[in-house]
Amino acid sequence: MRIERPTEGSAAGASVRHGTVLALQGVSVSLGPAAQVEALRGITLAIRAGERVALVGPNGCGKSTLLRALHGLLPIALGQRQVPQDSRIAMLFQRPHMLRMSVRRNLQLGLWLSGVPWRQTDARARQALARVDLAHLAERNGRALSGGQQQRVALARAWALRPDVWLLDEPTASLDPHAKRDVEALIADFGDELPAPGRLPPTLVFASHNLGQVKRLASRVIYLEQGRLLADLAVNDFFSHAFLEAHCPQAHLFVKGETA
Ligand SMILES: Nc1ncnc2c1ncn2[C@@H]1O[C@H](COP(=O)(O)OP(=O)(O)OP(=O)(O)O)[C@@H](O)[C@H]1O
Repeated sequence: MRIERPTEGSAAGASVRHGTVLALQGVSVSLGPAAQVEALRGITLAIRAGERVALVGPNGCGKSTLLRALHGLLPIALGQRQVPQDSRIAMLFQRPHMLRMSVRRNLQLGLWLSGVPWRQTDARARQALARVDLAHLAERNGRALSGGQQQRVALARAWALRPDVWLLDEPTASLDPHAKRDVEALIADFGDELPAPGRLPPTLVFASHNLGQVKRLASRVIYLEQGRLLADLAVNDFFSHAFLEAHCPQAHLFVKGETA
């Protein structure tokens, strides 16, 4: 395992449990020009290969920040992030960014920037577009696609690199119900893919405000409030009123409010 930012007093070089694809230990992150917003406070969690983890909680609780910290996109003020040396991590956002060029070129560029030789990018881009049923739009300008189509292209762009871990920040939040269903089905499908020889099963970590989607996609739910991890439960326990009320009254109130 590669251990990033070993902190004083921690066991630098310590290995995390076998099968763990991402781990945070006591991670705090502060944001803003003067680092005045404590967006994450003392987060400790380990995500194992093949898990489907939903991040839920009220607006501003830290879901996006946690995804970015898991990806390694944020400086961690305190604590450690641990990730296997050869791990391939993809991140998707609510609104994908398409360059003003053909869909195929958008994918080719993504592959090339990730180190794939240019001569291989065309075939791989076409294969990825076929995987998301968008082969017929390969020559269309990426910016001219609908939101749902753009999100499928973004999924194809990530899939083309065969990530081990998918980090998805409200991937269906800005889509209409039809596109939402398509994109959600694709995400579930990617989570079910058989790993290539020598790789671990794919892992999904996604932020969502849609508790129906959490029920459909997740095996485990992490509940955050004001940057703190208050509950980390199997999905059935999270949606059992009695269990949740006993283990995390704050999360129970949140679920009741969202489903009222
Ligand atoms: N660049 C920034 N500068 C200062 N504060 C920030 C910045 N980005 C986020 N924050 C603050 O950090 C906290 C966590 O934000 P974050 O976007 O992670 O929450 P979230 O749970 O994803 O919210 P939402 O559900 O609304 O998408 C919030 O208080 C937010 O206002």
